[in-house]
Amino acid sequence: MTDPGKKFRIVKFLKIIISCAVLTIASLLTVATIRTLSMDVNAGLQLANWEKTTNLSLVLDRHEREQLFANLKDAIRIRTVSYSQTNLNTSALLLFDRFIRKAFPTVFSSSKVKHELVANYSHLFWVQGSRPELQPYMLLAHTDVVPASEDDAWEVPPFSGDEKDGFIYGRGTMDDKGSVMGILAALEYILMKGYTPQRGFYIGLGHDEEVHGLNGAVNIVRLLKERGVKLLFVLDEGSAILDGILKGLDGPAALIATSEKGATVLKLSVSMPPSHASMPPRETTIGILAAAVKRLEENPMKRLFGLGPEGGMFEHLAHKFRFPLNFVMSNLWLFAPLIARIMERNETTNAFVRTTTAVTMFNAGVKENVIASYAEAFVNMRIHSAQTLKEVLECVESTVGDPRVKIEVVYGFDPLPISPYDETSFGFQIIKKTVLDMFPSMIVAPGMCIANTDSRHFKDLSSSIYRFTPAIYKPGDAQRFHGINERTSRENYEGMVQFFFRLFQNCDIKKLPESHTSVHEL
Ligand SMILES: N[C@@H](Cc1ccccc1)C(=O)O
Ligand SMILES: CCCCCC(=O)O
Ligand SMILES: [Zn+2]
Ligand SMILES: [Zn+2]
Repeated sequence: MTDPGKKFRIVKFLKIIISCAVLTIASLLTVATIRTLSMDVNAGLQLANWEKTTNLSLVLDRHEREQLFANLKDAIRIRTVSYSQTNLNTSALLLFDRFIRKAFPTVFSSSKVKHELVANYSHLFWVQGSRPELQPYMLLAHTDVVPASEDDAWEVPPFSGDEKDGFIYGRGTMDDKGSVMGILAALEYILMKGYTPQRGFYIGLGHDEEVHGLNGAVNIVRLLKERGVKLLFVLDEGSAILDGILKGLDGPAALIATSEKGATVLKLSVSMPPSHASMPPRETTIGILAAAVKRLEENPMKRLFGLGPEGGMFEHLAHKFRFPLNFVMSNLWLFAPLIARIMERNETTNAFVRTTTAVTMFNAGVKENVIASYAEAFVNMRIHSAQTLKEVLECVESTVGDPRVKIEVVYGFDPLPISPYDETSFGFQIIKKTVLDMFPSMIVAPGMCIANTDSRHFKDLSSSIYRFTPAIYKPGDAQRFHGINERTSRENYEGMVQFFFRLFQNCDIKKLPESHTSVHEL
């Protein structure tokens, strides 16, 4: 028979617990609501307060427009493929050198432009400004591309540069010949208009970015360091305008990446004496390695969503999400774990959630009737900003958990520092203003590059490194990077040219307007 006094005490205790829980949830939701309503992230600097600059506009006639696209198609047809650091298509790189000299005669003949070849195949341009007291900036792009096999399911052959339904197809259209040709075309046009920039700038075109830029970008940095150059900001590939890719976001968003993930490639290998397939060991090198790789795939790295630049990105975007996502995104402190579980379901947004693990190569075996003496697998990981290379290696070792599997670091580096994006950050604000000049109602937010770029080599020359191209990408486009049917629309490519044509002029202001921020955050 239960003691009535004890029963009363249990009921009373439960009532206290429940009321505390209700109070806690109510207060958390109250804080969250206040934060949502007060997160009035305005367009930032009032555009009316900007110094006036030249307002040259670029209006192309039909012939000029066709020539613009013809040049991009010709660029795509030159197969500047990088296979490895010791295997690049150098004859194609030489062809590309000759091609751009012909395609951009004003750039290469102007007294305002100094051009030099770096490490035989990379290009460094210095565009002299009329006001040498203004600190220069730098634009980066790369001329090399990853391989593309002709027998893939490409709708248009990857190096034909052919057009279909308003898109120019080809390896390099998105990554990164669109930027190379867009920057040079914008410079060609603006020089032809007799424009002299006030703020000087560099253009660096690396020839080995896809194999880590150790000859191209690294030597460009070495030259600039020898010359004592410090850069106001650096702008490279690495992010874009996403339209429909972030579920629940009303409209396109220009994400100017203020950092990029770290990266590492690990070589996992297993060795054992070869033997006859008719008398196999219980576990072969291939079986042991396959099991280890499977464990890595089945145990993704921990969720870190909101602990890196993506936190700032989603909070900046929060007020543009439909309810209840606007409420949720304004309160990542409370809802990050929930958002992470939703975002990890899609491979593009999963890259914002964690350090990613991609098994990209698996080599083993010499003959079908010989037990393989050696098996190796390569694992490509992109390290979330809230994690270090060392922590990732420790995780991998414990997940593999098999002393027979040797783990070697092919290369690796920590996540990059986060560049400033407040209202006094010249680079961020000038890129943002240029986007708003082109797309006045565009949402612009700081973002995170989930891959890696040559710009990481420039961190000693500038603390303001941004990754952004003004291309608009829709669902499915992310998979075209290094994938099949890479393509750019005519609008995206002409937008690239317009963006840089505008940027050259916007950078001519001496300083940003005073910031009258209207961002009220708790
Ligand atoms: N940019 C390419 C190549 C690269 C990989 C890793 C480091 C640097 C460059 C990528 O992100 O895959
Ligand atoms: C997302 C843009 C690509 C980044 C680096 C590269 O693969 O060249
Ligand atoms: Zn690239
Ligand atoms: Zn690439």
